[in-house]
Amino acid sequence: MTPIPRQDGTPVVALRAAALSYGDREVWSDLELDVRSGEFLAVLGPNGAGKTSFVRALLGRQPLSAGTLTVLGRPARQAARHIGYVPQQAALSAQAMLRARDLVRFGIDGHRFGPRLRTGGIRRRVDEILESVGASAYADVPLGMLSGGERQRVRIGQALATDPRLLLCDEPLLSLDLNHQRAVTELIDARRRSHGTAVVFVTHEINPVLGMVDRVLYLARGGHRVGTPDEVLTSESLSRLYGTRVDVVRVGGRVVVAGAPDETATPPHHPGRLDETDGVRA
Ligand SMILES: Nc1ncnc2c1ncn2[C@@H]1O[C@H](COP(=O)(O)OP(=O)(O)OP(=O)(O)O)[C@@H](O)[C@H]1O
Repeated sequence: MTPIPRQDGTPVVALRAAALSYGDREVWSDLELDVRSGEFLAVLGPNGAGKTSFVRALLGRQPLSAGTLTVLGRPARQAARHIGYVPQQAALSAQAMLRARDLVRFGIDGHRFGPRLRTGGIRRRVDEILESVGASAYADVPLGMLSGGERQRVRIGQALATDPRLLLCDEPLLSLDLNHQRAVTELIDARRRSHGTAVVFVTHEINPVLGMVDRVLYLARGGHRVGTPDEVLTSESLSRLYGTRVDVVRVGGRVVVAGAPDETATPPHHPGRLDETDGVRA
């Protein structure tokens, strides 16, 4: 596959009049959006607004019902090798016995079209990646014995293993304490600054990433807004989006949203979601 130059002017992600439906249920529509190299886009919105569906579309796993979506100028499926993905809480059971270095290695040679490296080369590359995410100290420890934050570093290492142009993160901070949230977000931010990686970051909690976010895509049933945090996260903008009065206030540099059907500045309880830290040291 032809390498893609970092700064060739092609948006990393381009959506035009894009819509996504499941049967008769339209989740979002009329989405016009370019995400550029090095840009940090936060995707916000209440439960069921279509954030994960947006990520699935970018991964080429969910077709649009209307419009177009390209990643690096080609259909998303054909760009898979250039996308790193940090999924929502993955079930740990199947991976508990794997070592951190095994997971990162899968990130390198799990791609059918990836460059073939000899064993020594792979080992060196795995070591480099673990070092870059600050996980060298537990390279040989089974994932089941790591804390939630340590595991998340390893998962980010796995996602970065192929030096992706686009890093998709689906709620990577869930169940992490504040220190680990900070460490994980700083890691992602450093990467996009050093390598020009575009970041699409789905989150219920904007505050840990507020200082890094260039633009917000705010999805809500019935519409969406795209803009800088200052443009989108205002009482007027969210009240219009939700069709009901919503108050947005800044308190000590934090955004607090009150009155939205599901406030995004406060992480909600996800009763049906598998939490990988259940029963495991977090
Ligand atoms: N495979 C599917 N088939 C049918 N409906 C689906 C499917 N996946 C998601 N949905 C529905 O589409 C809507 C958007 O779901 P999605 O998971 O994208 O929302 P979300 O914003 O990520 O929600 P949450 O914050 O709760 O994770 C929901 O109403 C959901 O029930």
